[in-house]
Amino acid sequence: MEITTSDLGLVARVAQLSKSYGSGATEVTALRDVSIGIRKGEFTAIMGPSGSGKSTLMHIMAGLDTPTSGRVWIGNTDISGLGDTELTMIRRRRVGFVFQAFNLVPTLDIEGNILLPFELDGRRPSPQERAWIDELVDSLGLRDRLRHRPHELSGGQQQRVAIARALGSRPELVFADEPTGNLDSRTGREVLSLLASATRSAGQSIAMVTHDPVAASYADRILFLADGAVVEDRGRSSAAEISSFMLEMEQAV
Ligand SMILES: Nc1ncnc2c1ncn2[C@@H]1O[C@H](COP(=O)(O)OP(=O)(O)OP(=O)(O)O)[C@@H](O)[C@H]1O
Repeated sequence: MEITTSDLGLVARVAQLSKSYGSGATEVTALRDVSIGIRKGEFTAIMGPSGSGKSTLMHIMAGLDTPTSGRVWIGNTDISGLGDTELTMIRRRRVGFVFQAFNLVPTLDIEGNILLPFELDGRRPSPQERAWIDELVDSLGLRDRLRHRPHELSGGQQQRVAIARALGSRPELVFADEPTGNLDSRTGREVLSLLASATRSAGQSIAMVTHDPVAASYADRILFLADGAVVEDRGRSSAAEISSFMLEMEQAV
């Protein structure tokens, strides 16, 4: 009998994953033979120099890009062989996203954007989900912006809407690409605390790409990529420890 992803305490995993773009002289290898799992209820930071493969890894784990070789599971489902319709369904039900380009719908107001995952799933939030969304709206300072359109908000506010939308339906797994990149440091810290508490109180798993050692210090686990491979997998660390490891890595290149 095959051991499943959940038997391993994981919500997603990749095995012997490789990804190349282009071919011949222009071929770029973005990932080489990566095998990792995202643990249930953990806040994982993915770090590494520019071009090391962080976004590619996140996109493939989220089913937004396909691997050149290797296997990918979301929950116990091997998504490597799924068609578009099945993949969309799995993403919609189980995964949330916070991207740098916020992907908000310009014609919907902020509340409509936050509730979009429910709309797409053809249902309304339960009373418990409503209470959680209210908590998110308040802690992200969006209460007086619910009737506004995205273009009426600052970049940082739009980022917070994207975060509320990603966490609102409490998906098992949330992927975040530099979620604090556009925020001032106070709001950034609030968002990171919110992400960390979503893993503790709601048992959600979060995988966050970041360049910022302070942001990564909120994570339970930090994966470092270099040249398409995982070169370090460490537990909770201080911003100073993370910075000094990043420096060592740069000097080793
Ligand atoms: N669509 C694409 N076509 C060709 N090459 C690509 C494509 N996407 C990524 N790459 C290449 O794959 C490598 C890994 O890119 P990726 O975006 O995953 O890195 P990253 O670690 O997220 O970088 P950054 O920190 O700068 O965002 C890079 O060399 C990049 O140029």
